[in-house]
Amino acid sequence: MTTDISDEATGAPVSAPARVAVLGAGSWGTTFAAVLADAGSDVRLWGRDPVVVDQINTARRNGKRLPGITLPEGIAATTDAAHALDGAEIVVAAVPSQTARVTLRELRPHVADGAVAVSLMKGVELSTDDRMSTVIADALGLPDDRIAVLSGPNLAREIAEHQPTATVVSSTSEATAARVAAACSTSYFRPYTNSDVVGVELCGAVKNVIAIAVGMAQGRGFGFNTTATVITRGLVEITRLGLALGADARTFPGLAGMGDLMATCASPLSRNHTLGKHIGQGMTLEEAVAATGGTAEGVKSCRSVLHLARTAGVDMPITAGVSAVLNDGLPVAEMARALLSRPQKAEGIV
Ligand SMILES: NC(=O)c1ccc[n+]([C@@H]2O[C@H](COP(=O)([O-])OP(=O)(O)OC[C@H]3O[C@@H](n4cnc5c(N)ncnc54)[C@H](O)[C@@H]3O)[C@@H](O)[C@H]2O)c1
Ligand SMILES: O=P(O)(O)OC[C@H](O)CO
Repeated sequence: MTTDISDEATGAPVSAPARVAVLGAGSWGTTFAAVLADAGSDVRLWGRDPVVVDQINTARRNGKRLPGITLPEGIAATTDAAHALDGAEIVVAAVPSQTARVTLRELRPHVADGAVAVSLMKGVELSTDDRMSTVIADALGLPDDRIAVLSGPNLAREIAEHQPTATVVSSTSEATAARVAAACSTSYFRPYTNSDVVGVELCGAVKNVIAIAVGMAQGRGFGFNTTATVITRGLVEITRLGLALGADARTFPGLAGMGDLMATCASPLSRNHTLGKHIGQGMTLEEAVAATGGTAEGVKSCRSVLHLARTAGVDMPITAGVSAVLNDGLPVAEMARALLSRPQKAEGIV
């Protein structure tokens, strides 16, 4: 089955693929599989948990990650990765960032020739400081022009409920971005394309760290002024790092930048925000991780992002504060004190 959509940029027709494999049956993998199915694709969803896979196939539900949501018929879930990948023209990776390299390397022999890979993941690898598109390129042996990343204000549950939102599909190849965008375009999910892969990925990874900081502030009982301050200065940190690493300045006020930052910092559906709030209320990291459930990427990515920043000579005080609280036991009150007692400076943008 194909869907013909005219690409605005090139005028060329873009065909939604007949077959897509989604790797990872968590909140976002399952939800994005539903978006793809609603867009007309034939979707195979690979999950490790046979109970989850069986429930998706027999009851059209993923009660573990998306309770109360009915999934479309067009998703076939499987625990057999080779079956999921057989003939897939688009391979979507939706596993936790820190596990992506090992998982994808194992699956590489099953990826079809000519397939395009899409990252839904919002993290930076700890051991290498690599962004997920680099991890995919290494693990699957794909050239950059066959890799796309998708990122934006995309809280899975809202999308699973068909609440309208938009996103960015970014690739160095305009054709690849357009192809992926066509495959996931629905009446409630609107993809835009761009070519700033570095900027889009950094925005997605760092906003999780900033959302933890906002959660910490709210957990301490602070209100909207503090929230707005952390979001705004957080965007400055993201911009500073991105520009130092070659990103396009236009990405930061866009959907993958400010858009996602606002959604993640504002919503109790965000695992990063929720985890930060638990920490601000006095839980240990272990307790907060257990109480949050699901993957809060910022917990690990705060360290790799900070390492990237230090290597590039970029100042990221909020990220450093989050890392010090989570990894070095700095009390949240001390983090706030340290941020507020930094030397005075002109605002500027970076
Ligand atoms: N949930 C959202 O709203 C959302 C939105 C946008 C982006 N993301 C990003 O998508 C990625 C996945 O997040 P999620 O929300 O689906 O997480 P999740 O915690 O809900 O699910 C993760 C899935 O990965 C599987 N998994 C865990 N370890 C694995 C391993 N070693 N090998 C293979 N599979 C493994 C788990 O079984 C689970 O099915 C993250 O990078 C996240 O930042 C999430
Ligand atoms: O639940 P979080 O904190 O991983 O955030 C989900 C998405 O990234 C929001 O766009």
